Amino acid sequence: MADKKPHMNIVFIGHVDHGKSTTVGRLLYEHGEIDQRVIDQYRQEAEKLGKSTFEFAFVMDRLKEERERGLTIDVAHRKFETDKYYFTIIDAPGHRDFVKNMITGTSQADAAVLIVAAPEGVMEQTKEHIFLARTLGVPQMIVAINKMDATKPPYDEKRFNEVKEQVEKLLAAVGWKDVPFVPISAYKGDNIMKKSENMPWWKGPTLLELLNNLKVPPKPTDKPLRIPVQDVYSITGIGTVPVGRVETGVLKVGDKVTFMPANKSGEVKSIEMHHEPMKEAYPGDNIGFNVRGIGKKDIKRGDVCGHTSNPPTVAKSFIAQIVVLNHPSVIAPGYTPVFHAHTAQIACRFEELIKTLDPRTGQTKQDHPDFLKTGDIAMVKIVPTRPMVIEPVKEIPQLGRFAVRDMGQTVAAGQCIEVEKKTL
Ligand SMILES: Nc1nc2c(ncn2[C@@H]2O[C@H](COP(=O)(O)OP(=O)(O)OP(=O)(O)O)[C@@H](O)[C@H]2O)c(=O)[nH]1
Repeated sequence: MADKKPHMNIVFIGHVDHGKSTTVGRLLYEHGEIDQRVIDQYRQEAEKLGKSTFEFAFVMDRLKEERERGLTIDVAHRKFETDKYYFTIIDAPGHRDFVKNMITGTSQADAAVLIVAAPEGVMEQTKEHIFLARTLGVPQMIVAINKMDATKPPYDEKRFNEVKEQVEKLLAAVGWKDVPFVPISAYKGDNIMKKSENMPWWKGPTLLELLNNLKVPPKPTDKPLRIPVQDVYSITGIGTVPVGRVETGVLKVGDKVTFMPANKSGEVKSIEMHHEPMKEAYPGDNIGFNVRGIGKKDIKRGDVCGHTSNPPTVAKSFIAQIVVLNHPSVIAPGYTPVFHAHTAQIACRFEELIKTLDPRTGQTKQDHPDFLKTGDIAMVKIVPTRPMVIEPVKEIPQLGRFAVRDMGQTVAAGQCIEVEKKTL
């Protein structure tokens, strides 16, 4: 880790079968990131089958077969490294519940790569995912128009421009600006790592160049301090040590801090990261910090630490914008699933369905609908059944997003627009 390249979390989105897995597979394969044992095994199989040349396509087909048979895939790491960044891929093949992971902070995406197949063009999930990326606060996007080898005629510039125009309209409608495009064939490897000879008309960058052009997300040091508590330890000779990741702001030794909703305050005596003491901690740092004046039993996972002068907001209720991703029936007032926000998991009641929105325009579609169903975007009033910290996404985006889980899946995702504060 001598040269510390910045880290980027990227997520691949797009309509089913438009080629997310193939694009990810191609990137990992060309960066030498598919486990050598897997490649060796496949090479042997290819030879047995009398295939003289061993190709990427063979790897992908085998991975797909394994996935369909429900086997664990040994695309060992979902990571690759360019000369500029370390990339981690969220939602690599077989990894479905990225929405929850993105929201709860285990893997907030720094950028999304939207895959749209050129022959098919924009489809239902293309629209949905563009909106979702916006709602989840993904800050940057790249659009790869895939399967260029399969347009009629192949590698057709005209078809690329048609699909690009369709996608640009959707992006503009939800407020995405300056999103770069690239025509690719994940299957054949065109414009992924090197410029395609099949598309001499394309003068723009390759997918790899676009990935390298992404901007390092600025650290939110100017926001109020917020550290969601992951765990609390009691260490002999030291005292109470909460552990968590600094989401926003700066923590310094000597600071007076308050944990909410516990409403307990103390003073920071020491901070540690990777067993090294430090004087200050910044956004992204995973730290343990000793707080004098607080016992282990006083606070727990799901509490949030902030400065006593500007403590985390505890909600009596909040107004949220949500998108219903996957609900088997309908959501009606009174529905009380579990909300996952930062490290908290709290049952919350849908108190009021204020209105549904048109995803294209953001205009009201229906006031006070009787219920919400999969695909709906809505403004709702939510009441937590226990005290819960949540912040308006405009003020502290990192603490304003949530996933709604029920029956083992993410049924909705959203962001907090406005909080009615609870007085403690
Ligand atoms: N001709 C052509 N076919 C492609 C290309 N990329 C992917 N495909 C094919 O399209 C199909 C779907 O590709 P996947 O990568 O599994 O698509 P996906 O978007 O990950 O699909 P899900 O994971 O099911 O959502 C497969 O049969 C691929 O071989 C491409 O560049 N050209």
